[in-house]
Amino acid sequence: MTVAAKVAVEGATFSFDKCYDYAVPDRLRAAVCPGSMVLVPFGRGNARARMGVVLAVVELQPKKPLKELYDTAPENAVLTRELLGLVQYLKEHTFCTYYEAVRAIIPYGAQYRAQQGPDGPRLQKQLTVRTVSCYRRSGREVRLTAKQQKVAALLTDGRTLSGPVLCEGAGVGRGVLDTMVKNGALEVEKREQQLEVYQNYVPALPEEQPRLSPEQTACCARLTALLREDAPRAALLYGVTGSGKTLVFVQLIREAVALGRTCLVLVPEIGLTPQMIYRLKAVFGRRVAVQHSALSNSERLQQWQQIQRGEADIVVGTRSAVFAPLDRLGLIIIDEEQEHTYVSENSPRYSAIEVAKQRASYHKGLLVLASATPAVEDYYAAGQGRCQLLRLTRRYNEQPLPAVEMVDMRGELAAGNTGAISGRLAEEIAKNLDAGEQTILLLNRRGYNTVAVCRDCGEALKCNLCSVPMVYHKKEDRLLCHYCGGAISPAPRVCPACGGELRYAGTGTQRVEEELEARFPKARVLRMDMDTTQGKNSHERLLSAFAQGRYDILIGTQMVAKGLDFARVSLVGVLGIDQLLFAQSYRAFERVFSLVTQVVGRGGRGGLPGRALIQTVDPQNRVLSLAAAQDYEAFYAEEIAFRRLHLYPPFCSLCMVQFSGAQERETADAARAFGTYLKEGAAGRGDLPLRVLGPAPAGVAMLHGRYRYKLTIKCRNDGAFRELLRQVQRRYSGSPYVGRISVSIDFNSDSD
Ligand SMILES: Nc1ncnc2c1ncn2[C@@H]1O[C@H](COP(=O)(O)OP(=O)(O)OP(=O)(O)O)[C@@H](O)[C@H]1O
Ligand SMILES: [Zn+2]
Repeated sequence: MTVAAKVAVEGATFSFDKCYDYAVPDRLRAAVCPGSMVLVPFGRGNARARMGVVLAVVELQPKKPLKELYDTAPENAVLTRELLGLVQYLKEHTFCTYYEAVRAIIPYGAQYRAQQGPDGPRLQKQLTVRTVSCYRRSGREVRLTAKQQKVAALLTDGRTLSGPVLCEGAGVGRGVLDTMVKNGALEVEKREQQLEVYQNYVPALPEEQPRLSPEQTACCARLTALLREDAPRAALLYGVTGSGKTLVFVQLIREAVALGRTCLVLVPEIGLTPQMIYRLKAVFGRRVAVQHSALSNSERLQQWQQIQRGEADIVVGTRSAVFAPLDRLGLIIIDEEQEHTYVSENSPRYSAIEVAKQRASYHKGLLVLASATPAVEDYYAAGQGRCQLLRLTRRYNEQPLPAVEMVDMRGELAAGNTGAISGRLAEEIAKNLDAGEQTILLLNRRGYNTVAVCRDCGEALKCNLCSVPMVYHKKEDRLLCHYCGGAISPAPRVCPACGGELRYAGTGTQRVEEELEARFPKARVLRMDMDTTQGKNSHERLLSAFAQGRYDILIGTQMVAKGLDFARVSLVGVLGIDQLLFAQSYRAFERVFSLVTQVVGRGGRGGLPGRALIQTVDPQNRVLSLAAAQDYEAFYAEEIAFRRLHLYPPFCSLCMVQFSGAQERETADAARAFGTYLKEGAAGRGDLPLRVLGPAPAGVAMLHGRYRYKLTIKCRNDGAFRELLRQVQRRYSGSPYVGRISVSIDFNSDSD
């Protein structure tokens, strides 16, 4: 008998993604277990060493001798049984390869790569935690020079500081420290560099515990009861904007921690992490760790290891944090649960909410979804009794929700206003400036002009790799493709197709910023969009500057619309919302409703009453009117009726199969063939109800120079359907299209 490891190897394609057997050599016997990261010989003549993950260790009688594992990573890179289970889950539900799943679960920094050692290929850590020299006074009396005295002055009260901090603080070079170590004035030791993230925080809440409102108290009591049940539980916390959901979270986390359980809190985007971290750190201090993609690799690794070692029992982060290696996970909170950012757009195309459900069920924990505008599917599930529904119907201080007014933009042009800001909105902004109150403006389009159209041929200038109009960015004087990043600089004056004159039109955030500065020269305007938040910690910097009152007006894209809590914002303006109503998605209305309700809810959260203006050319529009009334229940009732009638989730699952290739004809043919395989596979099977729509060109018909087609399948996403899909994929991999037309499967896509 041979001890063998069943290994899923990196770089496999979906159809060849299976387990390979390897013999475990004696020297690795003790270290290799299910979940181990290993290095294996792969391919003919073992041409390359590849990474893999051990799915099982077995004893078997091989027909021919097995290849041997080269190496295994140390224990702290082993996937726990639970996380290994998630690898299987992701493979089964999102149609990724094993290794893609592994990569999603273990952050880059914790992974290993192959390196040639003296006895063959070995595993090498990709990133090591850096150490840094730290100094403190020795207590010995030594005569010090003037420079040395400056150093010593920084190290009073037994303090220890790192070399770089000391040198900068005292204005001296490294040599001074070295001399002081030699002459015995200082002691030095190597320490793991503490990458303290979010250390410069100011407690946002008063020290004493806030008194919860009766509604909040009732909510906490019910959730705490669920938490204590020691069984998988799910709840939907539907609380109007500014109702104090965060305070309920804090209380619930206290309870969970007291029960010896760990907690995970997810927010939908990086911009919302600082606020959540500060609020939680104010209460729980260093027990809070962070996981999101804006951390550097070493920061991310360090935080990850802290969680793994059990030094942090509360984790805050964005989507990928759902895989944080927490043990005894008792509580998972997903804030703004309606946001589509919880769905990954690359393989594995998972939904963090679905993964959270798996984890809650594994750990017998409580999953809390929270929002002022819950996803229609989740509100429906609550109505069906599949999760508990809790409500916060009022703001905690009985402050009313903001008063909303529609501004009819059809009149503006006639009145001679060609700008993006209506006369009414300008009036209110002026009032706010006089009163020293703050304003938030939402426009969900970055750039200056959003299109360049030829006056002669009428064509909009498009990216030559993607079928989307290019956006004018004024500061750099260039046209930019927001899909592939391609640029034309300087921005052309004439149409590349016919030589006609180009007219730049459409309004993005940069243009509104300029308009505000021209109209209100004294106002301090802050713009927040993807272009101003590229730098490290930029969200945090800009938001805290706004919170401290260093700006009067915040203009931004959807990133300013939700979750933020500023006491001095009393006016909200919504610009350019009409276009979003026509987006190609069955969720378009839901999106607009949520976006508008959320941004309106940023106003009037402190003591000041809030008001909001929505600019539209269609003031009677149903969705906008309901959003203006902030009437979620009414919106939900209409939306769920629509979904039922036209068969959309939650009444079916939508599976989108995307095809992309260099030739348009061939791409469409591949999609058609796939559709045929599907229909043939399902024919005559009552257990496989499905409707195949398409093939049709994708919403963005060309991306990065590749044509895109899609099949939309209305189905029941169960084991039988997924098995059918796998069969179809196997059949496809024997077709002439394989390798030329790539296929991806997405159960969370929201276009149709
Ligand atoms: N019981 C309370 N005592 C004191 N302040 C409270 C209380 N409840 C809520 N607040 C304050 O009200 C504001 C809004 O609370 P919070 O940010 O938690 O709302 P939310 O429900 O998350 O809203 P949104 O969904 O709009 O983000 C915060 O500044 C919070 O500190
Ligand atoms: Zn492009």
